[in-house]
Order: sequence, then structure tokens, then C-alpha cells
Amino acid sequence: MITAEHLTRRYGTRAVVDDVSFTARPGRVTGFLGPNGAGKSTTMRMVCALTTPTSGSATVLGRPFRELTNPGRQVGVLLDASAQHAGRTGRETLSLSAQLLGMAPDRVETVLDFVGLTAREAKARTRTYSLGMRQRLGLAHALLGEPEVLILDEPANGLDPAGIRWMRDVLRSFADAGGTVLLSSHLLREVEAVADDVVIIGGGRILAQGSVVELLAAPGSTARSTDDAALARALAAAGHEAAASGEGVRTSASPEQVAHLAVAAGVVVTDLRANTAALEDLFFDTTAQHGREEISA
Ligand SMILES: Nc1ncnc2c1ncn2[C@@H]1O[C@H](COP(=O)(O)OP(=O)(O)OP(=O)(O)O)[C@@H](O)[C@H]1O
Repeated sequence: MITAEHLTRRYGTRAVVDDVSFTARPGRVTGFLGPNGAGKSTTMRMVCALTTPTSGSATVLGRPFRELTNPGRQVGVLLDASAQHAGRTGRETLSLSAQLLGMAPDRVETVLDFVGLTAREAKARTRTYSLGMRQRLGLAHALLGEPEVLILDEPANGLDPAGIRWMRDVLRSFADAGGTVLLSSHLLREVEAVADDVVIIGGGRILAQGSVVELLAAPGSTARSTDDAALARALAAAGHEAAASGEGVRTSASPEQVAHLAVAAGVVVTDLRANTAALEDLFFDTTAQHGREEISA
């Protein structure tokens, strides 16, 4: 569990994070979204006690980060995949941390294997790594101490499509096993595919938050059937809006109403789902007033 309560950070007179409160719960992936400069990294840094809030507070597993007894064993953090020591090999980077965390040496091989870094890659200095390899090493580092919580800033940056899908599966299984995941990302479709909850910020302020199911719920449903024209007529006759197209019948009726009317009309429904909005549309609608922050001259 991660909680942020009224987190605020000012630089000079400008609040780059302004009264941000949210909770990331165990068993769920929480996506943290916002345009460039919205304040995502600053918020995550405050949660991890790397930046001091001007006001407000944050806890991880019920305590301020600094008061965790063994933070490396409780929280896996990946804030900047390029921050690794360029002259060390991937394996050395992990071995040093494993020693500090009191992990058995074979844990290093386990996480290297898990993130898909080969023995040859693990032997190379990290300065030779591609961004995708750095992300994999960063995730290995975050997972090293078998934490309950993962805090990841743009973990999918630089990954190829297979890597992005792999990352999604890793985060899903981590949350399904009871872990808490907070991840920021610019890849809205990825967040939509993996996140249970989202927090959207712009200009340092929370613009929307809630479960993906709630936030993306839209009225009505869409159905495919053995006779879409007949289904659309039956829906219209019952007073619902209904339009048949190559994509099926889009209607203001609920899935249950569609199912009943289809049976009565003798039409077999082959696909029926509640309408949803796309996260991309929600993102652009909510952040329209808060484009990318410009650096003041
Ligand atoms: N140390 C600092 N001093 C002054 N301003 C800062 C400092 N750190 C961050 N900022 C400013 O705070 C704002 C928010 O930055 P932050 O990195 O948190 O945004 P972000 O949402 O993570 O952006 P991105 O998506 O581009 O990574 C930016 O305008 C940035 O310039």
C-alpha cells in the first residue's frame, strides 16, 4: 500500500506538485499518468523520500519511506534506469546490492534470468547497455529484495514490443500475488491494458483518479449478432438509440436489455459488451488545459 496525502513541492514560488493525494492498493496496479512536466517523477521521488515535500506526506506499507526497517526488502524502486554505475557489469551491480540487502548470492542469477538478461549481457559493463537492457537491469534491481511494493517511473521506456508485453505480464503477476505496483508511463494503451486504477495529474494537480473500469465506463453497449439490422430495429422499437454498422450494433441499451430484446426478436447475439471509453480520450480530455510544462525563461 502507498498513500500520498496532500503532497506539495514548490521550487521557488512554483508548486510543481500541488496537493496530491492518492492511494495505491495491494493486489492492484496503479498507473500514474500526466503530460511531460506534470509532476509524476517529483511525486514518486517524494514517496521514496528522495525529494522532501514542502508540505504533505507519504507512506509506504503504512510508514514514511525513511522509517521502513529494511526498505530494499520492502520496496523495489526504479526511478531512473540510466542511474546505474556505468563501469560496473550488470551482475556486479546486482551482486553488490544483494550483499547489502542480505540476499543469498543465487538471488542474482534468479533475477537476471527472470528479466531475460543473458550471461553474456550480465558480464558487460552497463555503459554498453541499450535503454531496454538498462530497464531490465533496473527491474531486476527493484525485484532483488523480493519486495511487496514496486515503484517504477516509465519502466517500459526503451523496451521493444515483446519487452513491453513481458513487462505488463510481470507487473500483472506481481499484483495478482498481492503486491502493490505504482507505475508512471506515457504509453496509455499499456497502462489501459495493465492498470486497475489510474491517477492523472497535470500542472502538479490531480485531474482524475479511480478504477479504470469506473473511469472508462460509458453508457450503452455494443453487440454483434446473426442479424444486426433486425437487432437494431428491435432496439429502436423498444425506444433505445441503435445504429448498425460493420462494427455491430451500438446502442444506448444496457447489455441485459440487448440480450432480452434479441431473444424476443429471434436474433442470436454472438458478442455483447458494455461500451467503454479509451484511456487515451480520457487522458486528452482531462489534461487538455495542462499541456507540456514550458521552461520559464
Ligand atoms: N530540482 C528541481 N528544481 C526546479 N524545478 C524542478 C526540479 N525538479 C523538477 N522540477 C520541475 O518540476 C516540474 C515537474 O517535473 P517532473 O519531472 O516531476 O515531471 P514529470 O511529470 O515526471 O515529467 P516527465 O513526464 O517529462 O518525466 C517540471 O517543470 C520540472 O522542470
